[in-house]
Amino acid sequence: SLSSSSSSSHPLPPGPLRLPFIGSLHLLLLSFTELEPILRDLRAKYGPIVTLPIASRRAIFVSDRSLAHHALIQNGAVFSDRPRSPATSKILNSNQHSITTAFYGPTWRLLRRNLTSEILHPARIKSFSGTRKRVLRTLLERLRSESESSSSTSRNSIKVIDHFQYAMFCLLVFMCFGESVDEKKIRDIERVQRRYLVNFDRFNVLNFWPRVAKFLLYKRWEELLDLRKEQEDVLAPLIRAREKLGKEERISAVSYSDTLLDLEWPEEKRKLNEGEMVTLCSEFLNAGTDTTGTALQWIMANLVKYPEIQEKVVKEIEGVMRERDGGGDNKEVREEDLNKLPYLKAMILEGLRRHPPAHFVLPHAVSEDLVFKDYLVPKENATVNFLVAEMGWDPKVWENPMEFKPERFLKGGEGFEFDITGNKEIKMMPFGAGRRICPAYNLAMMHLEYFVGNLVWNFEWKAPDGGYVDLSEKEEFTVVMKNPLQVCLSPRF
Ligand code: HEM
Repeated sequence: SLSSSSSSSHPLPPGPLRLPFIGSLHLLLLSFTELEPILRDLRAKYGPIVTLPIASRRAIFVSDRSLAHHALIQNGAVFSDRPRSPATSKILNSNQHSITTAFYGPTWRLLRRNLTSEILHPARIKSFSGTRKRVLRTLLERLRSESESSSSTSRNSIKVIDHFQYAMFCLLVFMCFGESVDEKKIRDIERVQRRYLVNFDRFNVLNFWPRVAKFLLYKRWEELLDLRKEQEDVLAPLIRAREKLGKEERISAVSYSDTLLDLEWPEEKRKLNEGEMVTLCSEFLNAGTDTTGTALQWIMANLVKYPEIQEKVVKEIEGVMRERDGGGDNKEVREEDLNKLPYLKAMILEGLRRHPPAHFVLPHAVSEDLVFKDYLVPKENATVNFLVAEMGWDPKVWENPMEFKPERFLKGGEGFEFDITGNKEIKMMPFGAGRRICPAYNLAMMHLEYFVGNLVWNFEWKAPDGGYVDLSEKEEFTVVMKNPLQVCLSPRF
């Protein structure tokens, strides 16, 4: 069903020429999540692979697990490219010199291998365990003090998402620039990175009729260039500070930015320039903060909504604490304990299945025209997109898929011994699948297990009086809770 010969005689995957009520200009401005219900209808009408004309591009959407497996795993060499970036993005991604945006080729390979072999291999991940402990302590303290700062007699209900995001952000800042970055600097970095995400859609408008936009919307273009400059002003000094440290000091506690200082582009045979390093550090911070912070909020929301599940997590941790010889600090779930907590892990997987932070993987492209399931998938002006959330809710795999049930991932459940890479079969893909799979899925799982474990072990999590946990969704950079989680925390110690 896959060949690259005589592709021109095949049609594109089916789909409407136009959507009723929605012109293609409007469509380009719709975010993908707003498209989800439309795509669900189109699937019923046209099948699991459809094309939408979006401006001059054709966006192909794949909503079926086995088709995704066929594309991303069995034909991974062809389906792992990325589309050409629009003009505005090229300013922020150094002309596609970042892992997420690089074409499938030597640049991507170099950058991805650098991240996985220098920062994400198990020994290096372990070297950051002191950092995680420190960030956890700070988070617990902040939650505790905000909970206690109520003037009234009833326990104070607090909003937790900002605390979660900040904690995840600190973790990545320390991994990126070393432990010595102070709080004021972290707030500075956070402010520019946020400005970048918040304005993403506004800058996107500049990509229509770029010449016209440059003239009419020149203020906005200036704003984009100004944002880039601000980002360089904040991040570049941190990279230079690492460079000044000297090799020995850097080797004793390697950070992500250090690894960039030693890289060389394979084709041009030159080192990375400062702008390229800023782009890569920014990508590192962005890729891991909102995704993990959002997942953390969804998971904790389910633990508040279902106290019996929370109780089971606590009981499991209690068992491990009892078995620890010599006792030690019983207030902390240690990283070594995590592999003895299968229910905790199952609960996190269920959180990622039911509420994946990204409802779509990043847009893919094919590296050559090809025929896939009798349809033409073109290389030029086309993107290939995968509906992550739909796949995790497939009733053919998951019984009552909208129910939150961690037991699915335990013995006897339909997700038992689930393989996150999807190499043999894709049952869900919160991290994507194939060659472009999230390179940090192990780190992300570990962060979630460590933080969720400690958060429920240290506090009892409850909805405010008469509270109801509303699990409605809203799209930001990731798919977040429409009504951010509000909780009452009672310390368990
Ligand atoms: C719960 C947390 C996370 C989730 C759900 C998640 C999910 C994803 C998804 C869906 C993709 C797109 C895959 C594709 O396009 O096929 C991706 C790519 C990526 N993620 Fe993550 N991610 C998480 C955490 C992280 C962290 C902590 C980092 C870095 C420290 C990271 C770095 C990246 C990078 C660099 C890519 C681009 C890979 C490439 O294009 O080759 N992610 N992630």
